[in-house]
Amino acid sequence: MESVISLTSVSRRYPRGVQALRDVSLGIPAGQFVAVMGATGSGKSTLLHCAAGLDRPDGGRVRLAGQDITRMREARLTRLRRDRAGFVFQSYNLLSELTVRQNVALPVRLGGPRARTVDEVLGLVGLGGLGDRPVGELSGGQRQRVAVARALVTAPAVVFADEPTGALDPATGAHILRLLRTAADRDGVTVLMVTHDPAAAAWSDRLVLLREGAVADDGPAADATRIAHQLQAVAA
Ligand SMILES: Nc1ncnc2c1ncn2[C@@H]1O[C@H](COP(=O)(O)OP(=O)(O)OP(=O)(O)O)[C@@H](O)[C@H]1O
Repeated sequence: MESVISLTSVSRRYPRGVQALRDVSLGIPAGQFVAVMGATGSGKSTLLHCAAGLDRPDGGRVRLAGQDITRMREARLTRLRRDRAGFVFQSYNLLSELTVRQNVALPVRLGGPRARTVDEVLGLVGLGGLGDRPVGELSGGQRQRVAVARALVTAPAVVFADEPTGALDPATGAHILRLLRTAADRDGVTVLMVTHDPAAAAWSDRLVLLREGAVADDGPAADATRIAHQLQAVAA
C-alpha cells in the first residue's frame, strides 16, 4: 500500500551550517499514528515541516497524500495542504476575537473541502455548547480542542501535530490525544506528531526517535515508561 507520507533520503541544512536532517527515510501508511521524539535540536520540527511542505529539504524527496511535493510550486502546495492536511500546533494561530464556530469554519472559507459541518466536528471534540464564544475567552485545553476541530473539518488525509499537548495538564492532554487516536482509528487519518512527552507518544502506533537529525530508532510504540527509557538511550 502506498504511504500517505513518504520521505526518501531527506536532508535539510540550515544557513550557518546546522545539519537539521540527515538522510531521513520514512514511509507512513494510511491510518497510522506516528510519534516523533528526540532531544532538543534533534530535528523533530524540521522533519514535521518538511513532511508537511512547510519547509523544503535540500536533498531527497517528499511525497504527501499521493503527490510528490519536493519541488511543487508554492500555490499548488498551499492548495494540497488546505485540501488534504490538518494542523494542530501548540500555538497554532486561532483568531481569538473570532468565535469558536468562525475559527473552525476557516479552512472551508479559504476554499477547503466542505467535508463535515462545523457542528459535527464541534460535537466530535466535545465543544458543542461553545460555538458562539470568542476563542479568546476559552481555556488552553478548550482552545486546543478548537484547533483539533479545525484540523478535522475538511476530513484531511493527514494531521500534523507539533507538541499538541505541550501546554496542557495531563488530563486535558489525554483528551486531545484521544481525539487524534480516534481520528486515526475511525477515519483512517494519518497522524504525525512531535512530542517531548513519553505519555503522549504512548498513544501512538509507532515511535520514530531522532538523534542529530538522523533516525536512531523506528518501531512500535510501547508504554510511557519504556518510551522514556528509549528516549534517554538515544539522547545519551
Ligand atoms: N530556521 C532555522 N535556521 C537555522 N537553524 C535552524 C532553524 N530551525 C531550526 N534550526 C536548527 O536545526 C536544528 C533542528 O531544529 P528543530 O527545531 O528541527 O529541532 P527539534 O528537535 O524540533 O527541537 P526542539 O525539541 O527544541 O523543538 C537545531 O540545531 C536548530 O537550532
